Formats: sequence, C-alpha cells, structure tokens
Amino acid sequence: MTETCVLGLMSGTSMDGIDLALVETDGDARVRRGASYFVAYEAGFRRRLEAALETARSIEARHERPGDLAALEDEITRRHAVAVRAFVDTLPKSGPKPTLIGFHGQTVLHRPERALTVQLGDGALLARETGLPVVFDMRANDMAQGGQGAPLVPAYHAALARTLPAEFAGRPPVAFVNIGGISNISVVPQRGDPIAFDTGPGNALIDQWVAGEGGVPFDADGMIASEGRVRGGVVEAYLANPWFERTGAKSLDRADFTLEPARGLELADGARTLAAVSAAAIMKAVENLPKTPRLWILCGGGRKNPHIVADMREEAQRRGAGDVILAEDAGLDGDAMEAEAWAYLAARSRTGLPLTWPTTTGCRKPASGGVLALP
Ligand SMILES: Nc1ncnc2c1ncn2[C@@H]1O[C@H](COP(=O)(O)OP(=O)(O)OP(=O)(O)O)[C@@H](O)[C@H]1O
Ligand SMILES: CC(=O)N[C@H]1[C@@H]2OC[C@@H](O2)[C@@H](O)[C@@H]1O[C@H](C)C(=O)O
Repeated sequence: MTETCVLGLMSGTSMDGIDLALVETDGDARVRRGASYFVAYEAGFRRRLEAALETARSIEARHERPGDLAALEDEITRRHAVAVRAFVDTLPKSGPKPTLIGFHGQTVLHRPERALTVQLGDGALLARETGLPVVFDMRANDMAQGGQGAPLVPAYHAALARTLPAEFAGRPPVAFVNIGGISNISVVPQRGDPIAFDTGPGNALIDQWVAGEGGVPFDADGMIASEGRVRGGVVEAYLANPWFERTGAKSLDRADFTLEPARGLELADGARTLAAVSAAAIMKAVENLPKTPRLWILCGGGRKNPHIVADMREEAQRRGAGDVILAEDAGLDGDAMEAEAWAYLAARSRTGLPLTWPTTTGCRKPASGGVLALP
C-alpha cells in the first residue's frame, strides 16, 4: 500500500471524550505521526454513556440496541463527525489531509467468553457525515477467529518499537503499557509477534471512586491520593482476583473490577490505594510473560497520576525489570497513541494485514478485520 494519511478516532473506556490523531502510514513499517486533538465529553454525556453500560448488559447479539442505545449510537457517531470537522479545520492548509478514517466507537459491553463485544458507532453514518471512507468494527473478526477482540493496539506498538531512538531500541523486550480506564500491555520482542493482554484496572476505578466520594471526574495529577496512604490489605484483596493467575490472551470488561474491596476507605486513602492497585496489577504482568521487559513505556491518561508511575518504578526495581519511562521520554505522544493506533489499524485493514495474532488476542491465526463504509 502506498502511504495514506489516516485519521484515527478513539473514545475509550474512561469515557472522557474523543481522541483524534493523524498518521501517515502504509499500514506496515512506515509510520509518520501527525497532529492530534481531543474533544471532551461534558459530565452529562459521560453519565449517559455510563448508564448505557447498564442497558447493554442485556445484549446477546452484537447488533442488538435495547432501550436508548440506537439513539445514543447515532449521537456518538454525530459527535465524532463534529470532532473530525473541528480537527480538520485546525490543520495547516499546506499539510496532509486525511483520506481514510479508523473509527473505534464506544465499547458498552465486552464478553469475550461469549464471543461478544459491542462498540456503539455507525461507520456508514460517519462516512456520510465526513465524506471519507471509514474502517470500523475492527474487533469483530478477531472474535470470530477465536480471539478476545482486545487488545488491538499491540500491532501499532510493534510498529512504534521499530522507530524508537537508538538508546531505547537496543533494550528489547520493550513493554508498552496503556493506562486507560483498563490497562493493557504489549511486549515487543526483538523478533516475532508482540505478546499482549489486559493487565487489570487502570483509571476507571480511581475515576469512579473520586466521582462518588469527592464529586470530581478524576484525580488530577494524583492530588487527592497525595493526601492519603496505601491500605495494603485492600491492594492484596484486589490482587487475589483469579484474573491475575490467568495466563495467555485475556481481556476485560469495564465492569469486571468493582469498588467493592475499597468500600469504607476515606477519600484520599481510597484514591492512593487504587493507584497502588493499578500499578501492582500492571507489574504483575511480568509473572505471565516469557521474558521480563527491560523498558516500560507508559501511555494513556494514567501516566499523569504520579503515584501510579512511582509505584511502578519501585516495583520494576524490586523485580529487576529495567526502566519505566513516559511515552514522551521516547519522543511519542501518550495521549494520542490509541487514536494513532486506530488510524494505523485502518490502514492495515485496507491491505488485509493482520490486526491481531495468537499471542495478542488468542485468535487461531493472525487475523485482519474491520468493515469498510464508503461515503
Ligand atoms: N492530569 C491527570 N492526572 C491524573 N489522571 C489523569 C490526568 N489526565 C487524565 N487522567 C486519567 O486518564 C483517564 C483518561 O485516559 P485515557 O484517555 O488514556 O483512557 P481511555 O482511552 O478512555 O481508556 P482505554 O485505554 O481503557 O480505552 C481519565 O479518565 C483520568 O482518569
Ligand atoms: C473492548 C475494549 O474496548 N477494550 C479496550 C479497553 O481499554 C483498554 C483495554 O480495555 C483494551 O483491551 C481495549 O482498548 C485498547 C485500545 C485496545 O484494544 O488495544
């Protein structure tokens, strides 16, 4: 494939808004990262998305849209179209313009054990609204091929690993950790396919905790947690979840971990303890990897919580697991990475290249995927 300028769209499990990013890519080794943009959801819309998770629980087949989910899907899609137009308006007149969109949509249900994953997002409507071809539904074929349907970002992490500055590239295996609502890891070895899985809760529990106990949407820069201390017993209760013993490909629904073990804690102790849980859950991944990573590159909003980062560094040292750095330290953009990934995946989809491998989602053989909608 020749190089295409692709616009990636991600509305993740944190439900905080829409990330947009441009990538010029052939869907293979050539990756040139471009501009990025973010459109926040206002509190009321975030609450509607949260309510949709409840409504979606009754879904048994992925195209069912009970209750208000059809109307919500329409609105989510139109909000993405508005975001695309706003982003494109900011691009310099002389620079590259997107000719393809990679669209994630909003996950409202993820039940890999039932081969069921539901993203609200109407690719055909987005194509009509933007006038651009749209690749969407990139998780479905992986599931049809026996995979978990997530995580999908490892294909992009593997491509980025090849572009790392020499001081980092010489330290395989490199681990990319996305600390979103849920956290996931991609380990990129020197040779061979990436190894990946969801590691456990990221920011979703912290967000729910500080919203419920403190009335704020997230613990900005870990300020609330700074006033608290780690309750070791609660961390242990979380880590006793059989999830952590499971080896191989595995992926989570946002509802799989709850605040139950933290109930009764005071606001700041809860925020600090849940940050420790996120860090410990990620570092526990080492126990399920064939080789301990030598470098950890953090992306996603959780890298801005200094307690998560500090706890990970301490644990990496204890485990002899090398350095923990932020995406920005390696010249990358930790906020835009998932949106960039959806752009890259769309380009791979167009050329039929694999989006997933047996080592990333457990699919039977490397699987491409995605549905193309033309304007
Ligand atoms: N300054 C900050 N300090 C602490 N936490 C922050 C900060 N900024 C963002 N976050 C956290 O990051 C979250 C958003 O992260 P991100 O956009 O990576 O998640 P996502 O893409 O929605 O999730 P996922 O990767 O699970 O799909 C917010 O909900 C918040 O918890
Ligand atoms: C079903 C779904 O949307 N899963 C998300 C979620 O958020 C993080 C983690 O759980 C990951 O598995 C996935 O997103 C990333 C971007 C992925 O598929 O790579």
